[in-house]
Amino acid sequence: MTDTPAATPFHDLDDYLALPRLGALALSPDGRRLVASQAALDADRTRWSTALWEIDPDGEAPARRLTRGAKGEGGPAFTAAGDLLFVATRPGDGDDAKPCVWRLPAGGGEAYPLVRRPGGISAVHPARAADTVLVSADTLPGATDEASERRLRKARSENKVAAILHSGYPVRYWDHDLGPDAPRLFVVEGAPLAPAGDGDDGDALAAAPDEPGPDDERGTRDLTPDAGRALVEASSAISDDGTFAVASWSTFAGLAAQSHLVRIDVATGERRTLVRENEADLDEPAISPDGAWVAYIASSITSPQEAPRRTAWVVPATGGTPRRLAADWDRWPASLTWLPDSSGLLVTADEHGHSPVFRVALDGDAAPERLTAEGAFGSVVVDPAGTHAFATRSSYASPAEVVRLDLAEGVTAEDRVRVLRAPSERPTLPGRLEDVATTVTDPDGSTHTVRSWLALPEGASAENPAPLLLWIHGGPLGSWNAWSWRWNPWIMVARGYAVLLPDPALSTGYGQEFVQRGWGAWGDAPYTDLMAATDAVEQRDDVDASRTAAMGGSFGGYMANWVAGHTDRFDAVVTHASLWALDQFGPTTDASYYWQREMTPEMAAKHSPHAFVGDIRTPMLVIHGDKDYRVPIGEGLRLWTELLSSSGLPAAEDGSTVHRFLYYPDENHWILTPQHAKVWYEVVEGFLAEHVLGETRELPDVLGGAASAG
Ligand SMILES: CSCC[C@H](NC(C)=O)C(=O)N[C@@H](C)C(=O)N[C@@H](CO)C(=O)O
Repeated sequence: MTDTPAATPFHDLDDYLALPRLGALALSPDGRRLVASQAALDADRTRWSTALWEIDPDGEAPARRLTRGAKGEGGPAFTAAGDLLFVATRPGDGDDAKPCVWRLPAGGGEAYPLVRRPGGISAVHPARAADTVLVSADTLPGATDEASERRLRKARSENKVAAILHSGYPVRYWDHDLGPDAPRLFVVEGAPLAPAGDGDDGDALAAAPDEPGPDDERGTRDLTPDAGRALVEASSAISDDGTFAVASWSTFAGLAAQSHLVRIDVATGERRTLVRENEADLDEPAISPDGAWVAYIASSITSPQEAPRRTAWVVPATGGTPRRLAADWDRWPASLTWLPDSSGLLVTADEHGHSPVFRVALDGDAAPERLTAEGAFGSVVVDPAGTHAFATRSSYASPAEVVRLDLAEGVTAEDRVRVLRAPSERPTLPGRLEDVATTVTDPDGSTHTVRSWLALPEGASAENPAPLLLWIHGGPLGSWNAWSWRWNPWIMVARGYAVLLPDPALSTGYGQEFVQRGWGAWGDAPYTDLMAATDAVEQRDDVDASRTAAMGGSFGGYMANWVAGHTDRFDAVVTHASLWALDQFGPTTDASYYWQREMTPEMAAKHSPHAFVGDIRTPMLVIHGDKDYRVPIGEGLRLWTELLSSSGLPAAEDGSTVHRFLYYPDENHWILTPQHAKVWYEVVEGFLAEHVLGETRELPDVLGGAASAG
C-alpha cells in the first residue's frame, strides 16, 4: 500500500488542458433531441474549438458528435421543424471570415450555410412553434442594405483603416472595440424551410459542414435599422408563434447607460417600449409559451450608499403594470425559463455556495421551491410536457455535465437529478472538498457567517499538514459555486496545497444584507471576512499555518493587492488582472458607468490598494494582459512600477527584485490560449514553490530561458 494519490489530469497541465469543456444546451421543440456544445483542444494544442454533440435525453445512448468543422460551431438552437441551427464560419473563407448561421436538417443530410451578413452573425433565435428566425448581426451605422454594408466594409479593409469616431460611451467591451458597427436584429426572409427529409434515423447528421448543401441561402430584413448602440450587450427573445420579439434596449446619456425592454413586431418592425424603470436596468426577457407574459430581471441602479438588487418580474406581453415575482425572496435571480404551460418559471439563483434551480409560480405568493441540492445549474430548458428539464450542472467537485431534472411534485432534491451520458467523463479529483464556515462580528455588533469551500489534497493530515492557498473570487458580486477552468484549485491541490475559496461580504447567495456590508467599503468587511475565514482553517491540524499564500484575479486581484498592503501574514501574493489604483481605474475601465455609480472620490482614496504600497512586505507575482479592457493594463503597469520603486520590498540597486511580472502582450482579461494558460499555472506554481515551500522550479523554455519564477 502507498499513500501516494493516483495521478489525475490535475497533476499534469497538458492533461488538464486537454479535458473537454461543456457549453450551452439546446432542446428540440418536441423534446426528443438534446444538443450540447463542447470545446476540445485542437491537435496543435494552441486553441480550443467547439463542436456540437447529441445527448440522449433518456440517458441511455452514448453522446454522438454532430459537427466537425475546422473552425468550430456554437450557439445551437432548434427550429420549430426540428432543424438544428448553429453559428460557424465557412471553411476556407480565410482569417477574416465572419460567422454565419448553418442549418443541419432534421431529416438528415449535410449542414449548409443558411444566412450570412457582411459583418457576421453573433446569435440565432428561432421561434419554437413557427417558421420565423431572428438573428443578431453587427452592422455599420451608414449601412442601409447589404450592398451598402459591403461597400463600407470594403472601404475600411482595403484602405486598412481601423479608426473609430465616437460621440459617446462606451467605446470598448472586455477585449474588443465597440464600433463603428453595432448589433441589429434581423428576421430571416424566404419561404418556409424545406420540410424534414425522409425519416432517415439521423446518421447523416454526422456529416461535416464542409461544403454548402442545398441552394437555400436566405436574405434578412432589418427590424432595428435605427438601433445605433442600443443593442450592444442586449438580451432578446422571440415569441413561440414568431410574431414578436422582446429585447433589452439601452439608452445613453453621457457616461450613463440604462436598459429597458422593447417589443418589436416581426411583420412590420414596429417597436414600442414594453416596460421602463427609472431606477433599474431591465434585461434577460423571457416570453411565456402562451405569448401572454414577458418575464425579466431588474437590476437596480446603484449609488455610493446602496448595493444593487436583482429581482424577477413579469409584465403582460401587450404592456401593462409589471408585477414582482416571489416578492419576499432574498435571492438574486440569474436565469429565467418558462414552464411550457406558462404557469411559472424555473429560476436559477446563487444560494450558500450553490446555484440551484427554483420553481417560481406565476400567480400567488408562494415562496420559490428549491428543486436541487448540490451544484450550479445553467442553460436550463424544459421539455414540452413539462415533466422534465435539462440543464448543465457544475460545482467545485465537477466540471459542467448534462443533467435531467424530474419536475414531478414531491421528489427529493437528490432523486430529482439524473446525470446523462455526456461526451466526456467526470475527471478524477486529486483531493476532497469540504464546506466550511466561520462566524464574524462587524464593528456594529452584527454577526455573520462566512462560508467557504476548502479543497484538500488527499494526503493532508495532522502528520502531513498542507500549505494553504487563499484564493479570492472576483466580481465582486459572485460566489465560488461553479467550476472554473480559469481559476482551478485542483491544479494547486495536486501540488499539495489546501485551497480555501471563501465567499466574503459582497458575495451572492447569502442575502441582500451580506452584499450591502461590503458596498463602497471594499477594504473593510470583505477583507476582514477573508482573514477570518483564513484564521479558521489555519486552526485545523491538516493545514500548515506556517506556509501560506493569497491570490486572486480581477476584483479578487484587487483584494490580493489589499491583502498585500495590510498584512504580512502570507509568504507570497499572486495578483492577476487586478485593480490597483482606484483613482484611475474608474474612468479607464470599459464599464466606467458601472463602477462610478459606486465609487466616490473618498471611497477611491480610502480603499485604493496603491495608497498602501509602502506597507507591502510580501513578494508579489503580478500578471496582466495588454488587451484587458475591463481592468486596463495601466493598473498592472502602475502596480509593477510602484512595487519596484516604493514597496517595502523595492528592487535593489542592481535591479534584482523578489517580485515578478508575468505580462501577456496579446491576452486580455482572460488567458484564452492553452499555451498561455499553461505558462500561467507554471509561473504561479513556481512562484509559490519558491516563497511558500522554499523549493525551486525550472521555468519552461517558452519563457525564453528566464530566471527562476521566484
Ligand atoms: C456582477 S459583479 C460585476 C462584474 C463586473 N462588471 C463590470 C461591469 O465591471 C466585473 O467585470 N468585474 C471584474 C473586475 C471582475 O472581477 N471579474 C471577475 C468575475 O467576473 C473575473 O473573474 O473576471
